[in-house]
Amino acid sequence: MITKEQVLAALSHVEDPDLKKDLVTLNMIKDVKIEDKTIGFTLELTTPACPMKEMLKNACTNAVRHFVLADAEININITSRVTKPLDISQLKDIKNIILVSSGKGGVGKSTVASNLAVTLAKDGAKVGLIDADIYGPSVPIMFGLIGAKPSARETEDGKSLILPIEKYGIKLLSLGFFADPDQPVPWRGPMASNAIKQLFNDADWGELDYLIVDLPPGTGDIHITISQSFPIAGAVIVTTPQQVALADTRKGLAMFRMPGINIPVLGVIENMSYFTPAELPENKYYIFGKNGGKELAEKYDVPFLGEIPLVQGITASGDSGEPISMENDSPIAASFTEIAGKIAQQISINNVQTANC
Ligand SMILES: Nc1ncnc2c1ncn2[C@@H]1O[C@H](COP(=O)(O)OP(=O)(O)OP(=O)(O)O)[C@@H](O)[C@H]1O
Repeated sequence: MITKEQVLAALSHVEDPDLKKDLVTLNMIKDVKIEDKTIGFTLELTTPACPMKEMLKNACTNAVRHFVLADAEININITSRVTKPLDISQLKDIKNIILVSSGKGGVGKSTVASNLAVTLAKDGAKVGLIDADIYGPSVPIMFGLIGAKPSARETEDGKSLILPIEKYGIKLLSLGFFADPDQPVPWRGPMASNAIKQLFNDADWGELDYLIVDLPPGTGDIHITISQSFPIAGAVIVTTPQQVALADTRKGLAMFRMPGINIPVLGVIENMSYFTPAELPENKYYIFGKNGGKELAEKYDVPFLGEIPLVQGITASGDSGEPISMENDSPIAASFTEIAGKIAQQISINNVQTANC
């Protein structure tokens, strides 16, 4: 008769290539059940966006067939429990805060932040999105929520909590929900910093695996406030291939590495990398130059997370209140799936490394 110990021993030969330990030591194998030749168990990943899901599943199947029974029937149930960094202070139900930044305005930072949120939520993660762009909050437009006003609820101890607005399974708060759309520069200095802090501290976020923050472009007070007030899992930097954008991006990268800020840079995303006409889907035209983002990532020794093509549909879908990655079969959704997977993977690696320190 096959025993649970035999199955676990077999699975202890399977190593998670990112976390560099075997699945049993990592406590990722649960609920082993054996009935004759049928072996079932749960594989608990560190993120539902794990790009190595299929690879790990195949490795588990091979290990059990090799070490236990060659003709075993194997049923693997894949779940996930997102890990978090050790220091989570007051925001104890929010596991990982991800900053989306850019050195320059208009490079597609809000488009990337919104589509990453949609992609992670589609994978099954609990996701929140804060639009902290004091200059031009775009989440209300991108999610079809212009004019929306979040309501509030009282806690038992009399505190008032803002209720994020939920759309496409994502909990959203934007500075734009609290400002008059015709007011030219609504948020300045300390008022902006306080408003941002409230979006984190005084909102009823519930449990979140990932809270994505769409930062204002450049480097400024808001970046410092957020970086110093909350535990940040990491920052991603969005750039276009042009040199000007790249020069500003370098400043952004350097800021996250300053002492006193010191936030892990999860990587660089290159947006508007190339244009592919719908009628010639195999052709890629690198209008703004090629490989700029990749070279920048190499130079600063941070991961390159991927390229997003220039596509006509993005602006239309952004304006119509439905981020483009809601369309499952679009090539751009595939770019976002790959990038979101790499970000979630990078965070899991960092979290396991800090837990081991
Ligand atoms: N890959 C893309 N293909 C085509 N259009 C894009 C792409 N990415 C973004 N855009 C468009 O470029 C414009 C700027 O994008 P977005 O608002 O996301 O940039 P941003 O960096 O957040 O700007 P801001 O300076 O306002 O913070 C929008 O109209 C958006 O729809």
